[in-house]
Amino acid sequence: MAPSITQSLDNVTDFVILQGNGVKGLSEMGIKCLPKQYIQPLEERITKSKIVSQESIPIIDMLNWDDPKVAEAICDAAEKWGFFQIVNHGVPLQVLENVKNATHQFFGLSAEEKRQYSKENSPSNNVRFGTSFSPESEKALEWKDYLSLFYVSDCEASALWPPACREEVLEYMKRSEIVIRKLLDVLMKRLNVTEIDKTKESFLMGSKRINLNYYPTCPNPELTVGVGRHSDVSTLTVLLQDDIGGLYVRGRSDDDSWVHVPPVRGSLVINVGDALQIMSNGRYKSIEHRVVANGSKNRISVPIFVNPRPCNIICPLPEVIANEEKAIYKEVLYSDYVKHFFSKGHDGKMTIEFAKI
Ligand SMILES: COc1cc(/C=C/C(=O)SCCNC(=O)CCNC(=O)[C@H](O)C(C)(C)COP(=O)(O)OP(=O)(O)OC[C@H]2O[C@@H](n3cnc4c(N)ncnc43)[C@H](O)[C@@H]2OP(=O)(O)O)ccc1O
Ligand SMILES: O=C(O)CCC(=O)C(=O)O
Ligand SMILES: [Fe+2]
Repeated sequence: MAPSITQSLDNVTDFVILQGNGVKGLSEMGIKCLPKQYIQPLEERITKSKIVSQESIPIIDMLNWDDPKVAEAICDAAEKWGFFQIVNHGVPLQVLENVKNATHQFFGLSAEEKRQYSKENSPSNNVRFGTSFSPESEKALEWKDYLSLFYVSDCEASALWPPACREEVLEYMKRSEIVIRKLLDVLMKRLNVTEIDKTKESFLMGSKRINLNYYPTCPNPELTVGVGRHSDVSTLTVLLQDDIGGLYVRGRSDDDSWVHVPPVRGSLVINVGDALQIMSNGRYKSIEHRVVANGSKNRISVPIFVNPRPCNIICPLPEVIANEEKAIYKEVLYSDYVKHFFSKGHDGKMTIEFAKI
């Protein structure tokens, strides 16, 4: 059966997407050869020579989060790296374990059960099971399945989110709220925003999307990617990863270098997204990152994307451009920005060009 499935894009799309098998289904068939649709151009593959092991993103202990040194470390990391890990952040380890187990539980469902949540069958646009990133517009597919949940209310989540994971996901979202607010408070202070009022709250954290990502074992991991080079379109992303590893962040030198984000038990990876880069007029950086495919292990990750509301018009904050600083980004409707992101394949830092003056 394998050769006929992997011969044409239509067949792969049918098996992977429409039938709900995902790349997990391909992986579990035991295929020995990567289907051609997943072969990435050479320049999009990560090779050992591009990986720098001398550098690493900061790990910040948030136990004494009101200590000015912690605030300084967070703002410095957001300016220099756009990426850091936090430990002692207050989200209980058990909540993190539960959401990882729930992710395995969801992807362990039968294809028939999962396809109820595909774009074609889902009862809502806010719940979507899919594969790759944007299969209709990508030149090569990515070796990843996902469940994407846009949070509207507990009531909607209870009615529409998959029972296999909804309680654990909701609990994780609730328990991470305090640390998200602390991070935004600290980051805003350096921008001379002393108070996050209701308007600012909407711009910074007015909507949330959580994705459950599943990267199954891949027959030829060196030929493809788990996720291609991209920056997130969020304000901040809070990412939980398991202990497999494979996330890389663009290095700080000008060449094509990449730095691994090693799994640290109990930690959360924080990264700045495009919306915060725009609102801070480029002071905080949304940095490109990518995920490799793995030849022997299944990997999961769970990002919470903290975003403006879709109806917000985002632009550099008045406090940032108060002192004659020139705005480098124009006003954009956030939902237009996100639609633009989803309308193309991953292309590194190109999305933000949409908002440049
Ligand atoms: C999937 O792999 C990924 C994902 C990411 C994500 C990184 C982020 O930073 S996500 C945070 C994005 N921000 C928000 O979701 C908040 C604002 N949301 C919105 O403005 C809207 O919900 C919307 C996303 C614009 C959708 O609005 P709606 O009016 O419902 O429009 P649609 O017609 O449903 O969608 C338009 C178009 O977008 C694509 N799409 C929608 N939702 C998703 C999704 N969850 N995942 C992937 N793609 C999605 C879809 O192609 C739609 O086009 P159609 O052809 O289906 O009509 C980072 C890295 C990854 O690998
Ligand atoms: O899986 C990961 O470690 C990162 C995934 C990611 O970058 C994303 O979903 O936006
Ligand atoms: Fe990302």
